[in-house]
Amino acid sequence: MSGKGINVAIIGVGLVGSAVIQQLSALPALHIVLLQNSRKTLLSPAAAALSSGSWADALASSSTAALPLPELVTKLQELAKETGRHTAVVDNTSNDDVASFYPSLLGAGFSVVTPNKKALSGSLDLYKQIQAATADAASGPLLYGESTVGAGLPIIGTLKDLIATGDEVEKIEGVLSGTLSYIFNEFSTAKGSDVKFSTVVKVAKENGYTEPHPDADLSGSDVSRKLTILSRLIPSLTSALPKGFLSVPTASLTPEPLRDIASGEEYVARLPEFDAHFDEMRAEALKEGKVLRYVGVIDVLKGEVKASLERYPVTHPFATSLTGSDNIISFTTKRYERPLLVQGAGAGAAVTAMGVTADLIRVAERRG
Ligand SMILES: NC(=O)C1=CN([C@@H]2O[C@H](COP(=O)(O)OP(=O)(O)OC[C@H]3O[C@@H](n4cnc5c(N)ncnc54)[C@H](OP(=O)(O)O)[C@@H]3O)[C@@H](O)[C@H]2O)C=CC1
Ligand SMILES: N[C@@H](CC=O)C(=O)O
Ligand code: NA
Repeated sequence: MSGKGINVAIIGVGLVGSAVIQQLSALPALHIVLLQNSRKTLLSPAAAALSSGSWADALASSSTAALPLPELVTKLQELAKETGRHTAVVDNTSNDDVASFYPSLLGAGFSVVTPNKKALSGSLDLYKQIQAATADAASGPLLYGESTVGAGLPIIGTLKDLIATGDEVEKIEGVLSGTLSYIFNEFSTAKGSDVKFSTVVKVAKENGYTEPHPDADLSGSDVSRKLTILSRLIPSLTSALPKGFLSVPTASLTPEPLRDIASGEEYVARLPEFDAHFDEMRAEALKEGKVLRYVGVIDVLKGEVKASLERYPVTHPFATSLTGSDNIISFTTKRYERPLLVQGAGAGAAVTAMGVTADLIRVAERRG
């Protein structure tokens, strides 16, 4: 990286945000100028606080309440003027209001880097506003969201490169949820397993693998959002998903009576009532020499996109090669008749932050 670097404003300092701060503290060209969570804002945090981790106490004791987003824009514009540097805003929340504000951030000239799937998988109107605001690729604001799919794994970059170089994508298929990967890698194994579905989900929640409310994972909506984000990058599919992720046929694993439960804790507590149903599905698959895996498919040739629970032979890579929260994504294209495979951890703070930090480096290389 050369030049004067860029200013970085970080909204959301939870699991992923904290790891982003840690990674950025070793990259002096990326100047963190603001930290904000849902309660507080910390302006111009000291470099020592960023590298030692004491920024968290400084933020908690900051006398500045979280800035409303329009005020945040004004503040960042002042800082950009003072420093003469381009600004990138990082959205490490899963908040809809922050996501809906991207057109305003981009409109103010700031680039946006995000692991938050909400904007890119939401309404087509919001998506079009974002596209319009980033149309000037030569000198305008940039938007990168590599970590919205497969955390730091190179999924979006790979898909964009395939398309930009004239390849024709025929099918994308894979295990796209780190949480559901973990759950089925534990629950449905080639050798057979006795563990209860509810127990695996409980352990996954306790270990922080699930979203705070496990329904966000088990409903399949996380996967359909990722499928929407990828589909929107494929020219022949751009008109196929007018309503965003809600238009993707998605199999929910949440039992009907649990669909409206607001508390993640109550959801997990009641899940054992439905263990017999999951036991039966596992046994039926094993009788056929198969395991259960929750997959997403984008079949470009058929124009079909769906998220579903499928059975795979115990010898299939989805059955044999995944452990933990691994994602695996296969791209079948005109050039890659034998699919191009990307595999590795698809969730977790460090690997998600890596995707965010790498995106920020790209912004700094192009606008710093
Ligand atoms: N964890 C993972 O493995 C992966 C996560 N992601 C995505 O990364 C994003 C962050 O995930 P994660 O770090 O796990 O989530 P956390 O729940 O750990 O952190 C969320 C952060 O966002 C803040 N926040 C929420 N609403 C607002 C708001 N309106 N304004 C400012 N700050 C707000 C929270 O602040 P407060 O504490 O005050 O509420 C918190 O600091 C999500 O979109 C997630 O889907 C993507 C890939 C993998
Ligand atoms: N809950 C998500 C986290 C990343 O997007 C997942 O399981 O993949
Ligand atoms: Na990725």
